[in-house]
Amino acid sequence: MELTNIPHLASSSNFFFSSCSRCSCRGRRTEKAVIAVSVAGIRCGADSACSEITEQQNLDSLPGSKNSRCYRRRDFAAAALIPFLLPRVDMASAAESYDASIIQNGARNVLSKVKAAGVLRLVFHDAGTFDVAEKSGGMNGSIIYEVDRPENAGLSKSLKILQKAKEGIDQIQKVSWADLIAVAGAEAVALCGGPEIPVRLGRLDSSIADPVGKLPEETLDAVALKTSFRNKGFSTQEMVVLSGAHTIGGKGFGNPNVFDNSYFKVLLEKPRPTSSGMPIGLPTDWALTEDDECLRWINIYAEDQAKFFADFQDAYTKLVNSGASWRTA
Ligand code: HEM
Ligand SMILES: O=C1O[C@H]([C@@H](O)CO)C(O)=C1O
Repeated sequence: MELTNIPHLASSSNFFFSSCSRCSCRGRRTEKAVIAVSVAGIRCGADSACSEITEQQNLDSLPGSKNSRCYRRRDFAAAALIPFLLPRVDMASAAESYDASIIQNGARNVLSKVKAAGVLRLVFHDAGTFDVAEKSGGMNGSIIYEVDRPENAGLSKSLKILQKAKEGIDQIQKVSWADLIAVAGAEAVALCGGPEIPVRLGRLDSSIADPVGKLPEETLDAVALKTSFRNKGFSTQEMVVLSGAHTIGGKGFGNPNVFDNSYFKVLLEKPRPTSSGMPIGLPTDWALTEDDECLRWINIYAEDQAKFFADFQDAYTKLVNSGASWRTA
């Protein structure tokens, strides 16, 4: 199931929800309030003998009111969120999109442009441990066990930000760390003006840390960087476009809160630019410019932001699906 762009779910002042899959109760918005309904596919309280709501009963006894046993409190809370659903939900299955929107809303509620860079870096530090040959690591939420590692310095802040979102989401629907981090990273990119990236959901969390030493050191040259990313299943082009994530945050590539192709434009500046006497970026950023194949892609993305966005979306999707184990039920 993917988040895709489709017309907003709440298209009018009256929200008609499909009937509950068990007791065919229906509910609708009135001037007084949103009456809690269970979105199609989410079963009513299995423990409650749903009372069939018949036509002649007045509004007070419709689903969600105190004397209706048809809907659980959590549906009421969740249904109250429905009018604020973001437009990017998959209508294919209301029950599933209901989950997706809750995760998206939860992530958005804790994010800001200033927090975006740390959250996007968190994505790479969770997913970037993937090793194709060893079939180990990847987008599995194991970062929560690895945040004290030296290469993850500074990321506990971003994890705490998402912990707040997770507490709220888990009240309604359990979300894995892997899914939440993948969605939050996409929201961070969109919030800073980058592409809106649909994120598949259903990743399972690892219960242990990933092997150490899987993230590329900032001292690597282009050849070593290519090897590091090839071991994760990424091409040189994908490595270059993903490195464009450094366009946001404190590395000095243009506006730290704007996701654009300034990273590539700065890499083409001669001589290497500095800001307040300090060189901009990391050795690995500049190592890319020493390699002809990488330089070709840097030129393409410096020229064409739309292509940068499209290729970043594809590579980000590959990154957050790397090594993931998926929920089957
Ligand atoms: C190519 C290999 C890479 C290396 C060696 C590398 C290394 C680093 C280092 C050392 C920092 C500074 C961390 C700090 O502020 O203490 C950083 C920041 C960052 N990295 Fe990377 N990175 C790489 C690729 C990536 C990728 C693939 C992504 C995301 C898809 C990413 C996202 C970020 C972001 C958003 C920041 C800014 C964080 C902030 O300012 O809070 N990096 N990176
Ligand atoms: O922020 C990072 O630090 C490590 C490495 O550069 C230092 O250990 C890495 O790969 C990052 O993305």
